[in-house]
Amino acid sequence: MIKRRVHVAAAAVMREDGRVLIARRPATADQGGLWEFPGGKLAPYETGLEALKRELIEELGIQLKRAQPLIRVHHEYADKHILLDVWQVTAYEGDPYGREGQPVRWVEVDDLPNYPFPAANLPILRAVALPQEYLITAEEADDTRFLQHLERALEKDRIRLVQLRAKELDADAYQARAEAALALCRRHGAKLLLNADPSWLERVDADGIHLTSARLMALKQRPIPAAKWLGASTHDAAQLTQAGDIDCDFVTLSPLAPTPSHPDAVTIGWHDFQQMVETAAMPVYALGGMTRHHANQARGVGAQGIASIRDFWLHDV
Ligand SMILES: Nc1nc2c([nH]c(=O)n2[C@@H]2O[C@H](COP(=O)(O)OP(=O)(O)OP(=O)(O)O)[C@@H](O)[C@H]2O)c(=O)[nH]1
Ligand SMILES: [Mg+2]
Repeated sequence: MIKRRVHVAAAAVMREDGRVLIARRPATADQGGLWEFPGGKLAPYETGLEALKRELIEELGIQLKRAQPLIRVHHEYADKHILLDVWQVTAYEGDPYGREGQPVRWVEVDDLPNYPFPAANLPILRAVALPQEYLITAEEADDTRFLQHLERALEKDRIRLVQLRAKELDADAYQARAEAALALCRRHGAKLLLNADPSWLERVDADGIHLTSARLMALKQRPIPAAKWLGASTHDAAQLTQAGDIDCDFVTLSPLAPTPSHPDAVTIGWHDFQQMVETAAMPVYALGGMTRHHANQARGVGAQGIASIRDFWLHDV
């Protein structure tokens, strides 16, 4: 049987308080009774954005004013291959309501896992809950200076996702730093992931683990519960596939571009990066030579956003 290919545009409509709008599919529809992001199939000759505009009028009675690509998800259902082309909608006119009689609800992004969605939606739920910027901490021997840098990034840059990478510290020093960093992140509503063996979550109750590519490749299954975040560093297609197989929530893919620290490294480049992201089963942060100025370009090629040490860390504090 040749499967139908279905291209769908869908919207994560975001409110200023950070809540996202979801709708329930009619009981009689395909995937009836499940929650979804409003949207629908592209009509012939429509672009994704044109379809999105039309569907938001038809289904919610709102006029789209600003949207950014969020994630593209390919999923094989038994009867069809579906491409969900998901946009983050941050400005619109009108007051959304279920124009086709469907229930709609504004929910906290961290509450999304409590709603039943179609199987294809898992990467979307992750993308909606993750920020556009991912800070990786730099090496820093001095704890006070470390915390000053982190606090600056949380306050001034409004960073909400942090990876504690401190390969220079021994276990006791790492634990002390992780506890201090966690307290600071909690005060700012940011999540802290430990770049460490997954068993570290038993010592420090951080928000999750970031796997090195070596740890990633050595695993047979997801090492931590679904309630914790699992990120991984990837550099090629095999590692991206493995990250999908062990159910990582997101990955970094690097090096995209040259960095001052590795000027001669072989880089992936934007073209190949886009191709690799298209096949990924989870949100992908662009890493390597990235600054906030690249965030829109990264979104444009399918990335969740950018990850960086340099851009968020190397300031005078
Ligand atoms: N809109 C939307 N569709 C989704 C999501 N997840 C998901 O698997 N789908 C699937 O994508 C397809 C979208 O079709 P749809 O029923 O919204 O299409 P439509 O608005 O054009 O409706 P119509 O064909 O009934 O007029 C369905 O097969 C649906 O199950 C989602 O989050 N939002
Ligand atoms: Mg629809």
